Amino acid sequence: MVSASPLLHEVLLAPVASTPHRPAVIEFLGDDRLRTVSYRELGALVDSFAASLTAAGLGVGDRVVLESDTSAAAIAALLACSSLGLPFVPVSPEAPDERVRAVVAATGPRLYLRAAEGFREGVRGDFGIGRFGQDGLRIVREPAAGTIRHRRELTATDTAYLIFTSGSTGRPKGVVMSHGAVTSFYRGMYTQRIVGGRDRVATTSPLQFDFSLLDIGLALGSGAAVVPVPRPLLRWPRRFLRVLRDTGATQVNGVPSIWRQVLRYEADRLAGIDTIRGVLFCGEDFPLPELRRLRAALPAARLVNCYGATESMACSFTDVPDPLPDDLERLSIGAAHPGAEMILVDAAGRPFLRTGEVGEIHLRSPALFSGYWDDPAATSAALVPDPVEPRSGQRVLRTGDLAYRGENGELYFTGRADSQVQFRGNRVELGEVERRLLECEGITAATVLVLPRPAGPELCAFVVAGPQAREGTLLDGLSARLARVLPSYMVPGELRLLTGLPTTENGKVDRAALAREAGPL
Ligand SMILES: Nc1ncnc2c1ncn2[C@@H]1O[C@H](COS(=O)(=O)NC(=O)C[C@H](N)c2cccc(Br)c2)[C@@H](O)[C@H]1O
Repeated sequence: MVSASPLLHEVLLAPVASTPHRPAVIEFLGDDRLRTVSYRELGALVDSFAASLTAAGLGVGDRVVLESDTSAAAIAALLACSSLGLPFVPVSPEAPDERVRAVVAATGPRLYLRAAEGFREGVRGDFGIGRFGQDGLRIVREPAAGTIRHRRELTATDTAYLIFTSGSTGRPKGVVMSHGAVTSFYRGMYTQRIVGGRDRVATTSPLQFDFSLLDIGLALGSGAAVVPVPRPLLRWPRRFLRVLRDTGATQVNGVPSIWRQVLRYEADRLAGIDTIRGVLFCGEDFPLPELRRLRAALPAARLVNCYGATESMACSFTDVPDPLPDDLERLSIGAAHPGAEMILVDAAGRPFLRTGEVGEIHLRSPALFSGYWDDPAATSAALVPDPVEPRSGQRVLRTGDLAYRGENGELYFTGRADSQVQFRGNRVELGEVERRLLECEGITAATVLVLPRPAGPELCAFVVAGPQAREGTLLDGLSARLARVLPSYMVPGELRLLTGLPTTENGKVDRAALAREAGPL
């Protein structure tokens, strides 16, 4: 059933021909109201939007900024762009003006498409402005005259989208993904048989995060339905679960943090939603105490740990062991999906390390990004010569992630190379300190930072307690317990108990916000 085409819209719209009546998108409108858009209706919306974009004079390669959350209309808009060879650049309605200004300045879009009324006052440019919704796409400000592009048809190497990653350091980088890269990732993902035509895939990531594009591709390429979870409801466990129940979601995808408050306050209500048969998570480690609670609430569900970087969408899908062994130290990230390969390379650049030896993950894959938009230096730092055969001209992605190989070849992620810090003359893997904190009774989430203090840098731990923990005494003795399993220089000098961890727009733990909150004592 999966289309062999290298073009994004042809893969995702294949069910229009084969199962036109099946639901493609099921929108939660609140108060028990749902809106279902069939594949036939989605296809018609794509054609209507594409006609408006063509009439506006846009040509292959013209960028289109797409400001919207995930919805049937937003999916139609990105597929319409895809069908015309217009690279779409998704940004969140939640994104601050200065971030949108940076994206617009970097990409020089011909058109700025919004789902919502009004416009961002702080974002100027000669781009056209369009508004789209269920009833069509309207150009409200004509785009400036564009350069003539003598292009006729699309190829696999044409750009499908640009995703700007906040990047752990420095200015946002535009990850350029071609049609061929995205569809070869999708084909690797479809081999995992995560969903079928009768599934309903709840998506919780913002459209600017490529995890949402995984969800949309997973659903539409499988003939299943996309269920966008309204982002404001994610903060209210009962409302989030209400959406899952009312829409009949069978698959729930999202970063680990979407489960934090649900598991803390509404684990029983989650357990009552028996339509959920799969959960896929990615982006960062899922704290094991919380994962155990998720498994307890959904014992029959298939839990998949998806590892990867935006520069290749993702690269591995690994089933969480069932049962989760009591002494499990960390989840495996398995092996790359068929068609890709993760290679470990040591500090000297030598590949294929011995079992247990930590190296940096290098990814060989047809799903690699084309490069960072307008940033050849950053591109050549990420797409490096193949460590196995440097003379071949072949490039692989240097991920910046550290891992070791287990007994039967599966990989274990141990942290980012840049989260290894030199602390009081010693190399400290912050993830290791976090992992030890999670082994302490009552702690369900932990983040450790090195923060400046008058007496010098200090290891600061921010922990979240489980619902049953006696918060008053939780921190007592915690340092003593850590001192039994960690060298003294790795025992945090500061411990703070929080009711939750701040997250970035993409849902990951927001370390910068913690550092600001912790501020100088
Ligand atoms: N499963 C894990 N366990 C632990 N650490 C993870 C996992 N997945 C990532 N990471 C970390 O996140 C980094 C990358 O960050 S990113 O570029 O913002 N992209 C992401 O997070 C999301 C990533 N594109 C992705 C993942 C799955 C599906 C899709 Br579609 C997209 C990786 O280099 C890792 O350091």
